[in-house]
Formats: sequence, C-alpha cells, structure tokens
Amino acid sequence: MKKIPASCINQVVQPRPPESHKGTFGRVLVIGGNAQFGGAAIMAASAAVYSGAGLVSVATDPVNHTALHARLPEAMVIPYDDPELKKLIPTMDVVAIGPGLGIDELAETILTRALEAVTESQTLIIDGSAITLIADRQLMLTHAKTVWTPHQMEWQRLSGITIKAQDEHSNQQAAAKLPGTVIVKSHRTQIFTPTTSYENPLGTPAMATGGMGDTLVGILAGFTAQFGLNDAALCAAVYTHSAIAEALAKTNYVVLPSALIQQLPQYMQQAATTRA
Ligand SMILES: NC(=O)C1=CN([C@@H]2O[C@H](COP(=O)(O)OP(=O)(O)OC[C@H]3O[C@@H](n4cnc5c(N)ncnc54)[C@H](OP(=O)(O)O)[C@@H]3O)[C@@H](O)[C@H]2O)[C@@H](O)CC1
Ligand SMILES: Nc1ncnc2c1ncn2[C@@H]1O[C@H](COP(=O)(O)OP(=O)(O)O)[C@@H](O)[C@H]1O
Ligand SMILES: [Mg+2]
Repeated sequence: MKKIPASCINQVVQPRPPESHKGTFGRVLVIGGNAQFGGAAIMAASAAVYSGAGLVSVATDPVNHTALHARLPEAMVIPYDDPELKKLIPTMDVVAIGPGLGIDELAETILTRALEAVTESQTLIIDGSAITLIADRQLMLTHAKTVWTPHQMEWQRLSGITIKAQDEHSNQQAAAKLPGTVIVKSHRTQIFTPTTSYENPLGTPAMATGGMGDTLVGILAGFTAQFGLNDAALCAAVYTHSAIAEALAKTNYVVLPSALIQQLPQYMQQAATTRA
C-alpha cells in the first residue's frame, strides 16, 4: 500500500484563478444533525466552508438552525425533513450525508430520499449514521460517485469484517464490492479506491475526540467540490486533516475539531504558495 506523499497537498491545492466566483468552487450540501447531534452537521459544514467550498448548505433538524447560523453565517439551511430536499440535491456538486443524522425512522426516510435524488454526476460522501443505516437496513445504493468514510466499527457493520480482522487484504476485497472509494478511518487511515490503495502516514491520538470524523467529511466535501473527485484530492483531504492536527498537537494535548477547522484557510494558502 502506497503512503500518501506530502507533495499531494501542493499538487492539489493551487492558487485560485483570478477570473472566478463562488460558483467556481463548488456547491456542497451537508445532510445530518438531529436534535441530539447538531454539532456533527455544524462541524462538517464549517470544515467545508473553511476548506474553500464556494456555497455550503445544510439540511438539518430545525432545532439546530439558530446555532448553525450563529456559528457559521456563511452556510444556508433547510429543514432536513422538507420534501423540497429532493429538488435541492440535484443542484449540488457534492452531497455529504450522515454526520449526526441518527438511525431512527426519520433518519432512514431522509437517507432514502437522498439516495434516490443524487445523480451520476454528483459526489456523494456517506458517513457516520448513514453508514450504520445502510449496513443495517440494506438500502438501495446509488449511481452517484460515492466516498464512504467509516470508522472501524462502522466498517465492521458495513463489511462484516470484525475490527481485529480488518487487514489490508480483507479491507481491499470488501471495498471492491462497494461502489466508489472507501476511507477506513483509524490511527492510520487507509483509502481504497477502485484501482489502488493509500495509507495516511500522519495522525495523532490528540485527534481522538468527538467530531474529528465529521470534520474530515467537511474537508473531503470542500476538496472534491473544488478539485474534483480523484485520488489526489481525496489523499490531500485526508493528509490535510491530519497534518493540521499534528501541528496543533505539538502544543495542545487534545486538538479540537473547531481549532483544526480554523487553521484550514492558512494551511491551504501555504500549500498553494509553496513548491512541493
Ligand atoms: N457533537 C456531535 O454532534 C457528535 C456527533 N456524532 C455523531 O454521532 C453518530 C454516532 O457516531 P459514533 O461514532 O459516536 O457512534 P457509533 O457509530 O455507535 O460508534 C461508536 C462505537 O464504535 C466503537 N468503535 C470501535 N472502534 C472505533 C473507532 N476506531 N472509532 C470510533 N468508534 C469505534 C466504539 O467503541 P468504544 O468507544 O465503546 O470503545 C463504540 O462502541 C454519528 O452520526 C456521528 O456523526 C459523533 O461524530 C460525535 C460528535
Ligand atoms: N489515535 C488516533 N490517531 C490518529 N487519528 C485518529 C486517532 N483517533 C481518531 N483519529 C481520527 O479522527 C477521526 C475520527 O473519526 P470518527 O470516529 O468518525 O469521529 P466522529 O464521528 O466523532 O466525528 C478519523 O479521521 C480518525 O482517523
Ligand atoms: Mg464519525
């Protein structure tokens, strides 16, 4: 398995073209955040905005709307149970579903609607509760370009491979049965694309705090919205997440997702203006 090279950041994150506008940098929709887990959707949306997505919308429980607006006025918001969601989804470049969505009946209804509405030209990132729901309820998968971001327990639920048995070979075989790319998160995250695999050389136990995976979802959404769905963009997103965390962990015992998110524009600007 190849290690993600540090140079992928400079290759992917380029200076912005002068003749551009917000639409140039992609439209992202985050679907998630029930009444209990609103923070997950806020962190994912914040990471998408701070990693440069041009327009970010959030479909979430209305109870989260005020908090989202207060934390992230850049984001637009709609109730996640609004049937209009089906019309909004096809207007997006990237749809990220699952952070804090929950696994109750409403969550399943929203997930089913989203899976029906995404189109082949869109990128769909499936995380958290959405993975657990798909694993549990055997929902119909889509033809969208899919990126799965399970942690090890979610991967066990989805693949049937116990955490202890999750080695490179078994993971690769199980990932090949799913559409798209699978990012198996752990202390050394592995990426299984349809053709190859990569290991993240970075990461620190200071990242072991709730919301860190939700933050990765937002970075993946922001990067694929701007730089396309390709191996380099996915590797760069995973690498950026851990590289910022490692830098912060030099002086912080625990790295808060919100602190990591704050560093994204600066880290990306440095990548865009220095040579590999
Ligand atoms: N602020 C918010 O709103 C937040 C909202 N969140 C949202 O909550 C929803 C549920 O997601 P979830 O990950 O918290 O719960 P679940 O899917 O049951 O997995 C936990 C179980 O798996 C086990 N486990 C084993 N290995 C593991 C590993 N490597 N990484 C992680 N877990 C591992 C673990 O074992 P244990 O900790 O007991 O040792 C435990 O038994 C989801 O939508 C998410 O987005 C969170 O993001 C938090 C912040
Ligand atoms: N000990 C660790 N070393 C390196 N990375 C870690 C460690 N613990 C957690 N992470 C990273 O933090 C993220 C956790 O994701 P996840 O469990 O989905 O979090 P949440 O759902 O709470 O947002 C993953 O990107 C994972 O690789
Ligand atoms: Mg998670």
